[in-house]
Order: sequence, then structure tokens, then C-alpha cells
Amino acid sequence: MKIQVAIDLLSTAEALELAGKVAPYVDIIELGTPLIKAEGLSVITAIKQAHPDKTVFADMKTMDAGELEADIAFAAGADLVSILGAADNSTIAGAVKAATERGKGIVVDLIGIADKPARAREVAALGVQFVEFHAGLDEQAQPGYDLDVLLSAGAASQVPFSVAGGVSISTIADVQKSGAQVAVAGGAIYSAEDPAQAAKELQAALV
Ligand SMILES: O=C(CO)[C@H](O)[C@H](O)COP(=O)(O)O
Repeated sequence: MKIQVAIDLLSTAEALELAGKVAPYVDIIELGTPLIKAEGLSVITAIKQAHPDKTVFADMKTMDAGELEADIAFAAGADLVSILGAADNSTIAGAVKAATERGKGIVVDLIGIADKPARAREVAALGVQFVEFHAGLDEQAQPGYDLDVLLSAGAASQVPFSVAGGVSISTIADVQKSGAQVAVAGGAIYSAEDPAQAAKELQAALV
């Protein structure tokens, strides 16, 4: 299983600093949606230039104009771009077209989707690289939030999937057991007192 660090910070300088610390322990560096909105596409270029050996994920969360939005993120240096599962299939197909032309990949984010396994199977058929079973920061803050629900849904989907929803050192082994290809960790790394140590421990917890 791969580890993806989600950088939900607000400046390119902070993102470069965090990426520099944690890069040895992660496979994929994600530029979070608030970061891209705050800094623009240039943050993607800055991170890719600093870490050309890493897969750079632009969390665009695109809902419309899939081909155009994916293409501008790929042109800036992204290797993977996220499109929302709630988007029309034509939006996802357009993004896949841009990815295919550039030899890159699309990840569909199932945030807010009720029947995640069913939608995952539909979008997988459109040619996306993998599907993200995701509970966003606001959903995680609701009483009774349970990561296990996401893990069961991912396992039931029978398509390549990632998991994002407050993954931490206490849950990463369960994420791996669920069969996920990628575990996404944001707050567990960027909010840690020692982000490099936190990322190292996540990596060490993999079997
Ligand atoms: O995309 C996001 C929020 O929409 C986050 O990047 C994702 O949820 C991972 O962060 P965390 O591990 O803190 O949940």
C-alpha cells in the first residue's frame, strides 16, 4: 500500500517545508484543495520541481469542465488530479481524456456520495486510475463518524481504491487490511509535532 500525504496548509512555503520533511516516507504528495485555491496552480509546479521523483496529486475536486481543469493541473506538473464522483460522467470522461493524452491519471473522489461502492464501479469503468473513498474534514467532525464504514465500502467496491478520512497511526493497519492501494493522511502528518516522525511511523506500520 502507498502512503499519500495531504498537504492542507495555505502557503507554498509551508507546503515545500512539509514536503521536504516527509518526502522520504511517502509515495504521493497531495496539494490540498485549500492550498491550490490560496496559491493557485503554481504550488503544483513548485512541489513537482522540488520532488520530481514523487507522484504529485492535485486535489482539484473538479465538478465541471473536467478536461480543461485536469489539463491545466497536468500542465502545471500534476501526475494525478481529483474529480468529484458527484460530477457528470461526461466531466469524468473529459478528465480521463486529458490524462490519457498526457500519460497521467485521474482519481475520483467519492466525498458526499451515499452509495460509494456503486458509484465507484461506474467511474472505474470510465478509466480512472483509482477511486478515493473519502469522508471530508466536516464529515469527520460529526458525532459518530467511523472510518470503518469507509473501509468496508472500499472493500465491497472491488475496484482499486484509496481511503481518506482522518487516517492515523491507529487506523493505518486497518486501511491496509481493507485492500486499499493508497492510504491518505493529512492532519495525522501536518498537525503532528514532528511531521517527519509521524510519516515515518505510518510507513513503519505497513506490513
Ligand atoms: O481532501 C481533504 C479534505 O477534503 C483532506 O486532504 C483529506 O480528508 C485527508 O486529510 P485528513 O487525513 O486530515 O482527513
